[in-house]
Amino acid sequence: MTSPKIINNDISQYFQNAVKLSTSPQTSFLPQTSPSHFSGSPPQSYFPLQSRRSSMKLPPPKVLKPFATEDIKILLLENVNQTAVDILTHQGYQVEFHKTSLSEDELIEKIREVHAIGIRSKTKLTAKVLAEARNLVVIGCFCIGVNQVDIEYAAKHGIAVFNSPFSNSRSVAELVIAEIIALARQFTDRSNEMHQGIWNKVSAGCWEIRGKTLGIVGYGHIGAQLSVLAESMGMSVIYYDVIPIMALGTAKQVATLDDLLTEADFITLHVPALPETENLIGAPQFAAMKRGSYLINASRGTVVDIPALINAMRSGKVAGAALDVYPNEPAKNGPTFHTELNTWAEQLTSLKNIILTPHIGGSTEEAQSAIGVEVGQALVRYINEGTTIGAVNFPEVSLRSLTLEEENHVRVLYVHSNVPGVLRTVNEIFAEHNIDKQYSDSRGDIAYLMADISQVDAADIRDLYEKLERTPFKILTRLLY
Ligand SMILES: NC(=O)C1=CN([C@@H]2O[C@H](COP(=O)(O)OP(=O)(O)OC[C@H]3O[C@@H](n4cnc5c(N)ncnc54)[C@H](O)[C@@H]3O)[C@@H](O)[C@H]2O)C=CC1
Ligand SMILES: O=C(O)C(=O)COP(=O)(O)O
Repeated sequence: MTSPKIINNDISQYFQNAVKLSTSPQTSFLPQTSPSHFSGSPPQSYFPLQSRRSSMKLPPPKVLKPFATEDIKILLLENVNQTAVDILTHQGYQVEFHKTSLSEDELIEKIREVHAIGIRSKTKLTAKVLAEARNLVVIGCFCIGVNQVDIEYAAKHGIAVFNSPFSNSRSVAELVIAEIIALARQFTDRSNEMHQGIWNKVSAGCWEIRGKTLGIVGYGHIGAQLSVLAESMGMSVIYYDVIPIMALGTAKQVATLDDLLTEADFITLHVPALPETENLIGAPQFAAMKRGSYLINASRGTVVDIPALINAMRSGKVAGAALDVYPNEPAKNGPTFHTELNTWAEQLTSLKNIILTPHIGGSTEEAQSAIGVEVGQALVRYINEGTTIGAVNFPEVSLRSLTLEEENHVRVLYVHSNVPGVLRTVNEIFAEHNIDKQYSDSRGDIAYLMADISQVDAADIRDLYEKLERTPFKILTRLLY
């Protein structure tokens, strides 16, 4: 075997060259091999931050560190949970943490250098922003919704996107249950009056929820949870979804949105932000609703036409509403809701029996810490091992873990266009070495291949990388060694 000293020198030289030589923004990231790894230092020396995290309550994440993780730069925005910060810093990554989202200009400035970014629902990772991300290989959405990210653009540029598909579902469902009762009893208005010293004991227009019909639009993770909770409180549940979904309890799926609107006393929205769900509830839908019904929106702000809601509430058609999400949400806490973008904010806040919350559906300690762990670990697995299980825009591919002992061993992570001839070409490149294991899958136009190759001399790594980079179908090549 080549002496460790020579390998060190070769590798660091190679890494610098690889960065300079790359032409496409997404090819420049090739993890730098840790000199300490090749010089045979004990694994503990790869965790410079570990001792500072001695008070961490979580069990330490699995050791996944085949290269110099301290070279990895991660930008975390929107106050993602401390569990995620702990998991990522524990790996030795350089973590920059911000409590708020950033303006587009600031985001573009910061995203240029980082390998990974963690966001929540506010930060818009558009094609324009992603085009500036020279080194980005992965995006972590520390939330359910991924509508804020151009996931197609990301996939086409070799950037994997992960989210947390259900860690905050229960929190949203519980908030909605609270809102159903609050609206039926008008108790936020009564409470506000008491805060102003006004005693206003009324029963007119106040109802029990037992025996009322809840109409759920979108019977996915949240809608289905809510269905069970609402039935346990004596409500009848109907739901509308674009796909047939098995009913829980005695809930019934209805054929059309109109069927739901005409039958339900309470209507609650749990659909994703899609072109088809934009203004799903507007003037015609309010017209179809029962007089005195209630509307709850904790999905996305684009789903409800707010001026139409204001009209429906003023006319008495809608007796109450709860909104957690808005078409334009402020980037930070403070007196930021009344802006020129939210022209209707003044009218909305002056209505009676309307509950307005600042996008807190998923904001519980339980949900945030679970999301931090889930997405934090997904980022680590992807950065350190290339595993895409749970990715929302990549085929899901995984291989058994790497071990630190496997020298002369390279893990190839190769994102490519899904076209004929790729495997033949790539395996010809691998043929000079030994293919220990290999797995490949595709999703639409994108395909992803993971391969563990052994009997690769350090001097051959650059050659392997460049041959893969020169293939015409390559989107992104990463080598872990
Ligand atoms: N307020 C908050 O803090 C939170 C908001 N959300 C939002 O809630 C949404 C729903 O979350 P999940 O239940 O986890 O999603 P999900 O993906 O499990 O379920 C969504 C359901 O909506 C259905 N759907 C899609 N288009 C539809 C249409 N046009 N009409 C009727 N149904 C349609 C789908 O078939 C699916 O069954 C998320 O996409 C996110 O935007 C999620 C978590 C927290
Ligand atoms: O999970 C989601 O999709 C949410 O809407 C919650 O977003 P947040 O993490 O509170 O910005």
